[in-house]
Amino acid sequence: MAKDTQDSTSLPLQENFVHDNKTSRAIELLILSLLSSMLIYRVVFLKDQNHYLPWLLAFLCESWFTFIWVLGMCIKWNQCSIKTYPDRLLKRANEYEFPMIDIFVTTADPILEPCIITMNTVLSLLAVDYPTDKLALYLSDDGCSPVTYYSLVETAKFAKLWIPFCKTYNIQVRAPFRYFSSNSTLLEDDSLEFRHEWKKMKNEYGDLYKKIELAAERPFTCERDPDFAVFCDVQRSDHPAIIKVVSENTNLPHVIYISREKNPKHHHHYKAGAMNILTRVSGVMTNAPLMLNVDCDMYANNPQTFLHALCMVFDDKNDQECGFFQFPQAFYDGLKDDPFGNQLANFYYLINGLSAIQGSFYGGSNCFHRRKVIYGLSPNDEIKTENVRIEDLHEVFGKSFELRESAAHILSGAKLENRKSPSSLIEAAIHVAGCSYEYGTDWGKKVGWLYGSLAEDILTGLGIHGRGWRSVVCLPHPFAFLGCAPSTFPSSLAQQKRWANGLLEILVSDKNPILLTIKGNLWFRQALAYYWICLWGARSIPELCYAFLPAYCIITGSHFLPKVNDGAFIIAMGIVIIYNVYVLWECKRLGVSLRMWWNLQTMARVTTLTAWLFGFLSVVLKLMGLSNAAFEVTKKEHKSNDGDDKDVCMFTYDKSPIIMPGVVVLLVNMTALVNGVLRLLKVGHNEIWMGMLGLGLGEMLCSVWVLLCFWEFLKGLFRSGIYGIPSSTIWKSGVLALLFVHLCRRSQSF
Ligand SMILES: O=c1ccn([C@@H]2O[C@H](COP(=O)(O)OP(=O)(O)O[C@H]3O[C@H](CO)[C@@H](O)[C@H](O)[C@H]3O)[C@@H](O)[C@H]2O)c(=O)[nH]1
Ligand SMILES: [Mn+2]
Repeated sequence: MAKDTQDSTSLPLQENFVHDNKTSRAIELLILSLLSSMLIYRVVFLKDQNHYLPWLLAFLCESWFTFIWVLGMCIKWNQCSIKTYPDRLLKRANEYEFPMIDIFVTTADPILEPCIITMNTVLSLLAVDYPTDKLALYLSDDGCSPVTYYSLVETAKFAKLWIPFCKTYNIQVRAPFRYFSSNSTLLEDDSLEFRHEWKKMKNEYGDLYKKIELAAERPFTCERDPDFAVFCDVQRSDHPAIIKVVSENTNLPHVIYISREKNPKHHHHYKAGAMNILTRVSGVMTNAPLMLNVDCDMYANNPQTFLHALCMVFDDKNDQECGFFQFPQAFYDGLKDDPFGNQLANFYYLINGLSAIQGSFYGGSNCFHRRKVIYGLSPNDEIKTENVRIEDLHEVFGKSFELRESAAHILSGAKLENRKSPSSLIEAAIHVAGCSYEYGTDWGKKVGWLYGSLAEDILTGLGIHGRGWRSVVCLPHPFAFLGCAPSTFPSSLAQQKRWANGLLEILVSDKNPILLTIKGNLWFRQALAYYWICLWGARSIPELCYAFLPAYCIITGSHFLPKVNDGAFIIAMGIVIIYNVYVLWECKRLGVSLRMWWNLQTMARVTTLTAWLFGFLSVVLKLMGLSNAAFEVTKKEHKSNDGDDKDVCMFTYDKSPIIMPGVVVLLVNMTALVNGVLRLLKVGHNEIWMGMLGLGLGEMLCSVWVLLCFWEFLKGLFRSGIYGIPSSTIWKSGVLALLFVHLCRRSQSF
């Protein structure tokens, strides 16, 4: 009742909800105490062991697992989330008070990232519920492709029909390929007028689709149109900057195409480089105080997303503003039960945990940044207009006068005056899009997206948290953005490898979380959270070791686990059982199926021993100065959703060595199990139980567990074609496995 009488303008735009987390904490503490008991037990009984090696290795690995467990507990200890109220915002604020927002979309390759996907993302963003004259959309094309530019021009034409259609009929999904997908049809009670418009729109979109597909199919002839002449004879890695204003001053947001200058002599820093060009070009052209960045495959799924973001921007819950506002990733057309374990379903608890510390990580996409934060300001910096001297900004922002002038406005928080139209600023924009512009400036070091890691997102977010900013994450219903998860096993591995590599690079950079806590303003618990994620690649080493241990013990007749008749066996079993039931319970609460839980569990092991291990190794190679990994763009697939296709969920393999460690682990454990079973057969019937005890039931069970985790690989050994592991990989892995078994036998004699 009280609420109704309350003045609607005084209601908060966002509310924070603290979730009860007592049960989880109790279980996590229980697991921690079991892990600690195990470690103590190992220390106490070390002297009783015949074989020190496995015992010691197990102790080291388990210490590591305990450490990671503690980090995870620290993140998840407090749980909270926020809810935003766009309707209250609309009552409270007038549209003309809304800030301008610059939208950045990045694409890098028209083949791996089909234009039609990118253009749907663009359309969904152009059509959001927000005043169109307050928006500018910048598309960065690292592929320097005339097809992408052509598609954008055609898309802007279609947008002039699409935006009014969406807004008039309040369409919910504003990416046409989803809206017109097979399961959306007209309803009985739709008005005649709507039916007519719907059909018209569907046809128009069909035409756009055909145009884009046709343009992508054959070689593009740039000569016939002067507008495309700049694309003649350009190479994607060596060309001048191309900036084109596709649309301005119409009832459409500004639409601008950018292909930054590239030259093989200059490092382009992949996505981080592209983001910095976008920041500078938009700084010169529109200079909005808020910037949203979206990967080319992440379409806006909720038209109110920008209003949700404004709720967070206008009504920061703390006495201090937030640096960035993240919407979590979700995926469309995700494969059933997540066979490759890459849909991040179980990240929910981590996100809510981070919300109770300094705020969620920056995930690289679907995130609103304050421009002043990207420009390097700290929360308490107060800069007066009269104190900012444009000349002094030279070393930070570079030579361009237009950029420095606009940056001065942002830094001092001055109101924006009437600006020139984007097309009159193309020359200035081309200047800041040059590949040598950044030399001798702070771009990539203190300002903009930071260089030095393939996970530029986490690194940039860490830099922002390190200056003391908080961040927030918002989970509206329906999901704000939906994107593509890698849809094949090899592409999923490539992505995981890049992440593991990039994350570990952060720890060896000067942005080490613990240093930022000591010297900067990163919260201690947030630093622990950053360690948890940045150590992904490093986890592969103890896990690899632990996957070999049971096999080693069976082959050599030694032990790394307590024997069945030993009381401590209960501890080991307790850890395994309680942990798995706990994760299952966590998944169940999120509505995740049993099958998906199993896939997540086993794929976590597979990914760690393959992709993360390679990510780890490539950081080692980089440290030794031997090689530097490149950003491999993930392939985006535009699937037609005609029923569930069983084949797409099947594992496919290529010749890449990345799966080899997994195959070796599998072969070694298979050998050990055969070995163990043969030995059991030799002992008499009445001694079988004694035999089991002698062999070590724990070790046998562990080996079976490894086998179950690598079950898909086991099937791959016997399949042919793309569904089978290539025979060359099997042979090489077989040799390595034999070598391992041989070494085990040798070490037995010590
Ligand atoms: O040289 C490059 C390479 C990539 N991209 C763009 O970067 C985005 C992300 O690339 P993608 O291959 O889709 O990588 P994902 O693994 O799916 O991306 C996740 O991980 C990246 C860091 O590894 C983050 O940058 C992303 O935002 C995050 O979604 C795409 O829009 C690309 O077009 C560029 O613009 N230039
Ligand atoms: Mn992606």
